[in-house]
This record gives sequence, C-alpha cells and structure tokens, in this order.
Amino acid sequence: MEALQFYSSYPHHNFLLHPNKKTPKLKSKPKPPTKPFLFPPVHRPPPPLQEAAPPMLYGIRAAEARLLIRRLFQGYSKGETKSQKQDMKSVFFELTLNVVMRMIAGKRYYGKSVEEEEEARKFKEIVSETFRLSGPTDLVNFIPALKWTGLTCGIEKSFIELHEKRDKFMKNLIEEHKNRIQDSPSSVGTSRTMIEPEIDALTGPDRLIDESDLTNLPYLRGIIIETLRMYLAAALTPPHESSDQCTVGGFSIPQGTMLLVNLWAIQNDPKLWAEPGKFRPERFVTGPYRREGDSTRDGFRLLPFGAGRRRCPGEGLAMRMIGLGLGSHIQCFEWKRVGEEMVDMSEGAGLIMLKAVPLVARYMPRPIMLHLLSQLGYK
Ligand code: HEM
Repeated sequence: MEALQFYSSYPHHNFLLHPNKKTPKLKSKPKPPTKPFLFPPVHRPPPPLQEAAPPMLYGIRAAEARLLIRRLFQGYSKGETKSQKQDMKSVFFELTLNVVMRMIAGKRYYGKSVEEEEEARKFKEIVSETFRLSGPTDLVNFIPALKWTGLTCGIEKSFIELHEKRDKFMKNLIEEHKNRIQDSPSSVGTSRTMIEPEIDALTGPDRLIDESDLTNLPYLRGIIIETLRMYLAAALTPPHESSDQCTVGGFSIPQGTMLLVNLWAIQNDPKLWAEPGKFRPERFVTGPYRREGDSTRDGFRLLPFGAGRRRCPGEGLAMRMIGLGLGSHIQCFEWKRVGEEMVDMSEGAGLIMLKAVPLVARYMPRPIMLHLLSQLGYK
C-alpha cells in the first residue's frame, strides 16, 4: 500500500499526472530548456519496486502469465484444431496492468476472476481516458499569448475531470485498505497482505508448501506464535509441585507446594508486551520480541507449551502441523468472515480453551492457485 500511495501521489507527476487541478503547470512559467517538458523531474527518486513490495513480485507475475496462457489455450482444450487470431496488444497490455495493480493494490481488473466488476469498469475507463488524452494538446499551452483567441479543444477540462476520477479511485483503494486494517482488531488485512506474498515468493503457484518451507516463512510463524500468545490452549498449566523450597518473585515457596502458572496473565501482561491486546504477528518477525519467534520459551514471557521438565512434548509436532495446515489454507484460498460482524473470539469452558462459538468462514480458491488445485489428486 506504501507503493500505491507513492506511485499514485503527486510530487512525482509528469504531464499526464498533473499536480494542480486549478492552475495546471502547463500555463505557468516555461521551464528552462534543460528540463524535459513532458516529464518534469521527480522531487525524490521512487523506491525501487523491488523494495516497495519485495516478495509479491514473483508469485504475481507467474500467476498472471499462467492465467494468460490458460486463456489462450482455452479454445484448444475444447478440441479446436485451427489456428486462432488474437490481438496481441490487448493481451500484453492487460497482462502488464493486472500485474501492476496486483502488486500495488492486490487486485486484478482484466480477464476472468475479476472480483469487483464495477470497480474494474471504472479502472478501465480511467486507463483508456488517460491514453486518449495523452495524444492531443491545446495550442495555447505552447503559445499562451493566443489564449484570448479561445483556440482550445477543451483538453484542460478533460484533464481536470480525469484527475478527479483518478484521485477518487485511488483514495477509495487506500480507504478500503485502511478500513480493512481498522475493522479488525486482529489486523487480519495486514496479515493477509504479508503472508500470501511470503508464501507465493517461496513456492510460486506450482507447488503446495511443505514442512521444509516452514523455517523460511517468518511471517507465518509470527502469526502462529502471536495466536498462541493471545489465545492459549490452556490458560493455566496443569498443577505442578515444588520438589524443593524455592523463592519466586520474592515469595518463598515451601517444598511440596502445588503450583499453577497463569500463562495467560504472563503472555498478556502490558509490562512485558507492547499493546498485548492487539494481534501483531510482526512483533515476532521484526520487533523487539523477534527472539521469541526462534523459540517459544525465550525469556519466559512466552510459554504456550509450558517450560521446564514437564513442558509439552508435542510442541514440535504441533508447530509443524499448525504451520502446514494454516499455511496451505492461506496459500490456496482467500478467506473472509461470513458477515459484517467480527469473529467471536470468546473462550468456552473446559480443560482447554476452545472457542465458545466454533469458527465458520467463507472461502474461495485464489486465482493464482486454480491450476494447481485442479490437478490435486487424492494420493
Ligand atoms: C498447539 C498445540 C499444543 C499446545 C498449545 C500444548 C500446550 C501444552 C501445555 C501448556 C502443557 C503443560 C506444560 C506444563 O505443565 O508446563 C502441555 C502438556 C502436555 N502436552 Fe501439549 N500442547 C499442544 C499439543 C500437544 C500435542 C500435539 C501433544 C501430543 C502429541 C501434546 C502432548 C502433551 C503431553 C503428553 C503433556 C504433558 C507433559 C507432562 O506433564 O510431562 N501436546 N501441553
């Protein structure tokens, strides 16, 4: 989204992406001849796209190229034998725009699997209008002294209208993204835009993730650990008994005392965690708690599997199974809530803290994975 804001914002305008609706620069003082007329210099260089959206690129490019090939092959899969005619300009134009828009806004607007048709129609309208207006120009822009003659083809007015439309479109995309993050106390919007590209970059659309990938998916790991931090399997450890007299936090504990550790209180303690009530997988990827991502016990702040001699022996198996299960679900499908209401995260009663209301979600295959999904067998 940073990339969307950057590449659609005005300080780095050119002739088409004009900065000022009311007083277009075209009519202001002519620039010194050394500066290009059509493309005034940018105020600062844009970040390389590679940097703006690093892992998104490979998966998206591969998926779009594959969708395109599938589209071209479609006629032949139905038994067509003759060669077919194809307008190649539109093919490559749509490929490029789909890749670019998926990179900066996560949406594709051309071809099949377009989710929001009305939005796609508006986008296409803006694109074709931009190309239409890039050709003609008003004579008065070159010879402002002729302005009194009224020799204008109305290009300026059309430009202003186009900029307004474009602004509105981009603002909606940005607002939509912001709402997705705000709507959800669990920042699911952010998580999704981070995790899908991470998996796509590693596996591409040609294979499912496997266990050996898990160590190379730090964000997926962050999501799992953050979930185990906030929503533990058990709030308290099973009863332990002190085999010796000891002192814990200044309290003297006699030998033979029954002890229950409140894991939930430790893992949600604001003295130990910044904003413990917020679901922020990033804290285990880049933040100060990153080390906890390496081991789920470091620092004894994070103890979803307990600690010491009686800690959970199933930790390794559990972490692999959750990683594989959750990772492949995210890789293959897009997930949504069933309605407007947030998911009820309250815990039910019992030995382990199951959700009081079981999770029901909507899903559909991710377009990028259609080909692989259609080939999956049962073995
Ligand atoms: C997300 C998954 C899991 C979580 C969060 C979890 C958590 C825990 C916790 C907190 C304890 C108590 C540790 C303590 O007393 O300090 C425990 C104990 C135990 N867990 Fe797990 N567990 C999970 C999965 C598994 C699996 C998959 C297995 C077996 C295949 C397993 C087997 C056990 C056993 C046998 C104990 C008792 C250990 C003992 O008292 O010596 N757990 N687990």
